[in-house]
Amino acid sequence: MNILVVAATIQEIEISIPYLAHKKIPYLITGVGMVAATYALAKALQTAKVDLIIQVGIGGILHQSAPLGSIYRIVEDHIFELGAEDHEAFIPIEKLGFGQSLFREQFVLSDWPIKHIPQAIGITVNKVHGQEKSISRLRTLYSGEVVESMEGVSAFFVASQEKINVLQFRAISNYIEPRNRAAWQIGLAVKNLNEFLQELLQSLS
Ligand SMILES: O=C(O)c1cccc(C(=O)CC[C@H]2O[C@@H](n3cnc4c(=O)[nH]cnc43)[C@H](O)[C@@H]2O)c1
Repeated sequence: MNILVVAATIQEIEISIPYLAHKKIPYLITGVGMVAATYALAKALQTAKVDLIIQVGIGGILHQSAPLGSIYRIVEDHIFELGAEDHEAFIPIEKLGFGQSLFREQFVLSDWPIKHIPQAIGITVNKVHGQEKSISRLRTLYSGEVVESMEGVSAFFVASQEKINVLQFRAISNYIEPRNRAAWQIGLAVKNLNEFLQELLQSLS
């Protein structure tokens, strides 16, 4: 199986590069944001034969029940706020009749390791939530575990277009809360993400 590991920044998977090189598993650094990620991934797939995209990265979580550093498997991801404002209301792109904002994981794995990983819904944003008003609104929109990133949906979208398997995992670096950058634990999240990634790749090879 040809696997492509995808991350937004080199810092997120740097620890695993010797492992990836040893296993001859290619990786792609897309840049931050859904536009950059979509372009980079679509371009890479023009020349590489890929059976499974594994997108990994850090992210923020809405509910503070999970400890920072936890790993989540993102089973569906939404292009957040793709649609139109209608005064106080919001009309999603689906209702406007112009497309789709929700894309899903694509892969069947019967065994460990992903069975034991908690699942979450992903939202992909252009603007990281950081003020109480918009976060309160987010809470009214989603009741379950929600993990926010700036690229997640790109891998699901490109994979759906190309009919390729895709998985996404996020290590929680921060809570979605009024901006509190000092509380982010990027180092812990990156460490846990890479341990998990290597374990996952080990189990797939
Ligand atoms: O300092 C900031 O305000 C800031 C805002 C967004 C991202 C960063 C980064 O340093 C990391 C870039 C990377 O991290 C993902 N990420 C991490 N936490 C979140 C979040 O709460 N909401 C959205 N994205 C997040 C993101 O996918 C970026 O690729 C710093």
